[in-house]
Amino acid sequence: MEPRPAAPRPRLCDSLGADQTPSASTLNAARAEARPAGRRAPAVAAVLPAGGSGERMGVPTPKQFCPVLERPLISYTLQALERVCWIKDIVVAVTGENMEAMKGIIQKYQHQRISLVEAGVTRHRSIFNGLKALAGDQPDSKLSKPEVVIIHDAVRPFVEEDVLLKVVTAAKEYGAAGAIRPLVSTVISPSADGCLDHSLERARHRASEMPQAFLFDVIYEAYQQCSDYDLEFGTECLQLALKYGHIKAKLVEGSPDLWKVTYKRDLYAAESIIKERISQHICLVMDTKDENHVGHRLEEVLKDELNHVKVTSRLPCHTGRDLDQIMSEQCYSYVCVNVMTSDFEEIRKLVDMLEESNLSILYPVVVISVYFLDYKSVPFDQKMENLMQIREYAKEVKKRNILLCGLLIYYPQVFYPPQDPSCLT
Ligand SMILES: Nc1ccn([C@@H]2O[C@H](COP(=O)(O)OP(=O)(O)OP(=O)(O)O)[C@@H](O)[C@H]2O)c(=O)n1
Ligand SMILES: O=P(O)(O)OC[C@@H](O)[C@@H](O)[C@@H](O)CO
Repeated sequence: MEPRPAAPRPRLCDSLGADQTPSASTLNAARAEARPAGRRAPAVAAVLPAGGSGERMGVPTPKQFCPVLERPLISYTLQALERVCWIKDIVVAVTGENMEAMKGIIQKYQHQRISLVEAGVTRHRSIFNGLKALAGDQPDSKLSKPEVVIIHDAVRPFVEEDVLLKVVTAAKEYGAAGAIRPLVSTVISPSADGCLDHSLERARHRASEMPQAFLFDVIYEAYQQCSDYDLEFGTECLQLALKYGHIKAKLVEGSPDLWKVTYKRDLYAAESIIKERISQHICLVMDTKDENHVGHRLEEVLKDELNHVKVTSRLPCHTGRDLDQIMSEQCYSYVCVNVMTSDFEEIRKLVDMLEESNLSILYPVVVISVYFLDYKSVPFDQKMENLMQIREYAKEVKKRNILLCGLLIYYPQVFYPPQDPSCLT
């Protein structure tokens, strides 16, 4: 099949380097350009092979279900695809024995647009089963055939909308497209006796990654023609499109984060990346509107010390609007600075609103409650008794993925209101 007549190529491919995260306006412009005037956007679906056993991970649990920050790895990949509003269906291939576990994950993390199919004994067979579900071949299937289908490994959680848009746009034009990355190690070809036969020039070769995208008919027909050998031993969908559909896939430079979780070290790396991403914003919540509140000093110190982190502050959270705004910013780290109140009613209000926002369903939310107590005006034992209650409360809210801890700063009256934020850091 000849590539379709070149539609106007969206600027996204020209204006963004592989490692840049596009602004919403860039993505919107590319979305608009990928949809030539008067033409409807292509119906796009995704197939996620998730039926492997993860032998190289070396643990009993298949790696797609291994926990990262107490949440299964596959849930992060589903979340990444769900963030893309123009992917209408996400078909996940899992083994029969993991089907119930997968349904539980979908329910617990409130994943949407997910359909499950039985995995095959190889990755290609799992993908083929996903395509069959989309083809409408199955009588009870509620899925409609898409124009373009994305294929993405369930163990590649760090996929962003820009590369998905790039491969889909390219697949519409060329019939197939796939993300690639520079090789880290040189590829060599060993001889039969285990010695070097030759090596490939690294600069002229690339690693094939995911996501990949195809005109649905191209890849579905390729799978239907596949030999058993291909289905059993093949690892490259682009090759199937070439071999059976004579389609030379467009290769799209992907970002460094497209790697596949394969070994245990990859899980540690994934956890570090996720922790780094959710700690990019700290919100200080203060218990009074006093402009001299020590929380403002702390805000200045944090902004100086953590210049890569967004630090915001909010007035007392009795105004729901304030917290609604915080929730919309997807902030997962809160420091509540209490100089007047010593019970933790304010903390309860914040925790209740965090819960209502469902923020802690996907990621752990950290709340540090800082108390300043003037030891001349308050008998230590009386106040400590109050504050010790925070321990019990912390145990209770941890079940809801909210990590609460208290920091007590016992100071003499002379500092009040404590002006020296260094006592907070
Ligand atoms: N029969 C299979 C084998 C693999 N996969 C999926 O294909 C993706 C990439 O495959 P790979 O990294 O090889 O996963 P595993 O086969 O599980 O890993 P291993 O080879 O270490 O066992 C994974 O999401 C995996 O779950 C699949 O859907 N069905
Ligand atoms: O071979 P594995 O099953 O480990 O992983 C599949 C990979 O080969 C595949 O995801 C990319 O290389 C792109 O095709």
